Amino acid sequence: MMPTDVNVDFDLNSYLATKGADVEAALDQSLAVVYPEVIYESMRYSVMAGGKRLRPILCLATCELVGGTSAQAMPTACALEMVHTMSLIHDDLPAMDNDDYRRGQLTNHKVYGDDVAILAGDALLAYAFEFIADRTEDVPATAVLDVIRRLGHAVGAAGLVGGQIVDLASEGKPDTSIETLNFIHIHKTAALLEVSVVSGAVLAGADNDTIERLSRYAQNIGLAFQIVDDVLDVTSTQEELGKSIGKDIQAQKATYPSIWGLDESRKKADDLIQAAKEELEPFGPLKRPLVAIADFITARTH
Ligand code: DMA
Ligand SMILES: C=C(C)CCOP(=O)(O)OP(=O)(O)O
Ligand SMILES: [Mg+2]
Ligand SMILES: [Mg+2]
Repeated sequence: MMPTDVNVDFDLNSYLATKGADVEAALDQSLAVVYPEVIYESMRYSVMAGGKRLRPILCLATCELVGGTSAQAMPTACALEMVHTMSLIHDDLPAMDNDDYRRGQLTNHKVYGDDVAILAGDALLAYAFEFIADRTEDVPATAVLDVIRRLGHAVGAAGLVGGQIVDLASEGKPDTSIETLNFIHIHKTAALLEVSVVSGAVLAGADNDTIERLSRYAQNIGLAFQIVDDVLDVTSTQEELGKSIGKDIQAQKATYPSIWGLDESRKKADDLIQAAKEELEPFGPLKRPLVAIADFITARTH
């Protein structure tokens, strides 16, 4: 077991604020508005809408943990946020979850229309890969290629898209099994969080054992993240979350809270966070952001 006081003097809020500001500035720089303006405006509308920037920050933190620099990981960090934003724009479309609010503002299709929102997602997805290949510096080409391969795997049918497909198929089926529910969470949510962590390590030249350890850390926080997301869908407010709540019950979706209740779901999430932190045991003081982010997953209210 890891001593619980390892992080007492680590201030996660100021870490998230500092790293988040770096990511914010890099994202702002990454997307200029040129002809045909509407597509760039629509892409910028959702990318620059705030958000916790958790995936990019995880990538930067892991790169530094393994001996790399923030600069080596920044293009990939931005690409991860572009992919995440694409998934939110598409997830919110009328043909998917049909949501009107995201990150405290109207969803992309509510402002630009379904047609432009679909294309903004497509454009962000494509640009993410271009951005990694074009902007990454001081990293061997083999490592950059490995990151591109891993991101493609995490976001396609073997990852996020596969999870979304099974998620959609489980609507109106409150008797969905826990195995299916785990499949959904691991694919639609944990896969992108996992590649966020692992890509930082790959860019810094980590060995296979380190990559596998960090991958287990990330899968555990990823599953916990989605359990907490489903708990918050029941317990939080639209104001706090920045998106509509009560959607899972409305869509008659099986969730951890619907199967196990709120308390047991929170306990499962806590157990996963504990397991995640145990994977970090061999690392030195640079692991502190990852420890604190793991704790933040279950403590978060938005
Ligand atoms: C969103 O899952 C998943 C992806 C891949 C965007 P969700 O619909 O459960 O999340 P939210 O409640 O944020 O819409
Ligand atoms: C994968 C899911 C459940 C979508 C929400 O992700 P976040 O809660 O990280 O959303 P932002 O902070 O990036 O808006
Ligand atoms: Mg959804
Ligand atoms: Mg949704």
